[in-house]
Amino acid sequence: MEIIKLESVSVRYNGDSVLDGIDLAVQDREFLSIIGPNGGGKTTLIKTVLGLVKPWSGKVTLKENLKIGYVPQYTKFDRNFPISVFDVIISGRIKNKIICFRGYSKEDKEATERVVKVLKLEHIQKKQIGSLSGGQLQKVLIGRALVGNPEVLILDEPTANLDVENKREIYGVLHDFNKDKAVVLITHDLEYLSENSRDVILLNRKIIYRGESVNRPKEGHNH
Ligand SMILES: Nc1ncnc2c1ncn2[C@@H]1O[C@H](COP(=O)(O)OP(=O)(O)OP(=O)(O)O)[C@@H](O)[C@H]1O
Repeated sequence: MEIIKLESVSVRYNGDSVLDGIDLAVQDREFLSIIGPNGGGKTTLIKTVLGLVKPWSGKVTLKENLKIGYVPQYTKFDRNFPISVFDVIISGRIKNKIICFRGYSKEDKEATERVVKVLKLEHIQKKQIGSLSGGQLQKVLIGRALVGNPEVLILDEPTANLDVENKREIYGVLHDFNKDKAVVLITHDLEYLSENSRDVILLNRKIIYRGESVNRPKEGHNH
């Protein structure tokens, strides 16, 4: 089933064309990677899907009530804010709610504890985010996206500047999530793509190339 669909989507910033005539569909359980040069519009494309950027023309359609987990570029995340790992992750469940002085609900706490366990963050859950390594912070941001139980995870360069061990761990988490849900990943890890023969688009203002994996889930095929 199609969960995200872009039809002839064009985006301009101050009159400059950043995306031009993008046609793209993402299926449930797909693992779509987006590669391309810096400034080619990758982040703009996902921001358009998220509704953070308005297309100049064209149409974005999402499956009704689609729950998206968004993981922004962690390298741009402000670590100076004094907040603990547990609080960052739980914040993925309590958007738009006032939590001051009330404490967290039992459900929110339990969901957060589950994610902390899955991502093996127990030993750092009380730490302030300012003291984390890049790999740890990245996992925390993935946790924040996962805790709302999304149907698709959209990640913007989650492995940038990480060492091989951390990269492997993060790809492991994405693989597990992808067993029954979709992943859209902006990446520069070409070696990972070649090892895994994923669906991939090469984006430079337009979709220059689209390659499809042999493992691509078929429409209407349920597990
Ligand atoms: N809010 C904005 N206002 C004006 N121009 C912008 C804005 N955001 C991005 N741009 C410009 O749009 C172009 C595409 O940027 P975008 O961040 O989408 O590319 P990208 O492919 O994600 O690049 P990178 O790999 O460097 O993250 C760039 O030239 C960028 O400078």
